[in-house]
Amino acid sequence: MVNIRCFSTCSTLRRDLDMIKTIVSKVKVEPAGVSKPEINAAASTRQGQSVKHQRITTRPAKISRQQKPEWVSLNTTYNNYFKQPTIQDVNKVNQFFNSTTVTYEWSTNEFEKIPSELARAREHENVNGRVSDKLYGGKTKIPFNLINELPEILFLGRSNAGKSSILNNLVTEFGRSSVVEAARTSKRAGFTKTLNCFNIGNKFRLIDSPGYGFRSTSNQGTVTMDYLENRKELRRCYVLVSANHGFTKLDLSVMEHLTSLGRPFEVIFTKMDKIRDLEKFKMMVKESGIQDSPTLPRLILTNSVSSPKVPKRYGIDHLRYSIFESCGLI
Ligand SMILES: Nc1nc2c(ncn2[C@@H]2O[C@H](COP(=O)(O)OP(=O)(O)OP(=O)(O)O)[C@@H](O)[C@H]2O)c(=O)[nH]1
Ligand SMILES: [Mg+2]
Repeated sequence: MVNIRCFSTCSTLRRDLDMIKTIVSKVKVEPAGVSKPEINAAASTRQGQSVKHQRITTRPAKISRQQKPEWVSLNTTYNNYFKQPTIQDVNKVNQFFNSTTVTYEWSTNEFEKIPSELARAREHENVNGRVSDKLYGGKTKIPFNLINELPEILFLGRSNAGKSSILNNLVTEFGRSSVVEAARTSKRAGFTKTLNCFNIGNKFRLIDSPGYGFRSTSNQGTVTMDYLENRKELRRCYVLVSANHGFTKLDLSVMEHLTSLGRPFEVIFTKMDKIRDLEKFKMMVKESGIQDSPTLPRLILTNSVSSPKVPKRYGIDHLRYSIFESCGLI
């Protein structure tokens, strides 16, 4: 019985196997679970992806958001004579700038009209027994918040060097793709025509100045020079130089003048995102002799504008720290 049953089972099995073979030979083998149209759809998606991919790879290489441009490390290399900020310092400074209030206070093309200079002149008149009714602008008293003494930082530089942009960049949170428009900027050189003052969180003031050189006027030069020579609140000047142009004769004579006035200054290279040949840039810095200058300014490299090529703004934390240090806030 056992044998018969076994035979019968074996013959059934063989028959079944033969049947399966016949079926399989007639049916085209397709991947399990994928019907034809889906395969086509998937193939066309893959095709689309590869076209897209090809298109990306043929564009100029972009720097990913994580990958820093090579020049960023020069901010450390060029300034290793100075005390490097600790992580806590950097965090403290960034926290302040990212959340601070920026208040536009005044603009002037005459040094004597700066509110606190007006107040000083009035005080002087009072001391000398002359009548003063403490008027400001002919009508009101000078508001205290415009004359309280706060340290001041001045941005100097050629027209179009990026002075107004760096001020905006400073008070813009890192993550933001567009900068805060505290100071107005323009592609047109000679845009800022007066000294403009911004109160930063009631800790210090940033002063934007009209550019020297192209499209500047002698009146604009006079107000800046008067400010440099007489302003007692001025703590530090930053001379902005477009990295792609390098130092001009005017930049060099401004720095000489600052040295002769005993005004401490640092140099900011702006528009680093425009540098194609970093070795050429380094050569320009070396040949300028700035690193051998007796005043030994810091060299801060920045880009205030982000682009697909340089998707982040760099160098600004170095500038923020330097400002805090010069105002005695750290
Ligand atoms: N690519 C690039 N462009 C920048 C950078 N900084 C400023 N710019 C551009 O340069 C132009 C001039 O910038 P401003 O900040 O107005 O320059 P400024 O020194 O204040 O110029 P004036 O007020 O005319 O003296 C604007 O079009 C800015 O967008 C930068 O780091 N990279
Ligand atoms: Mg400007």
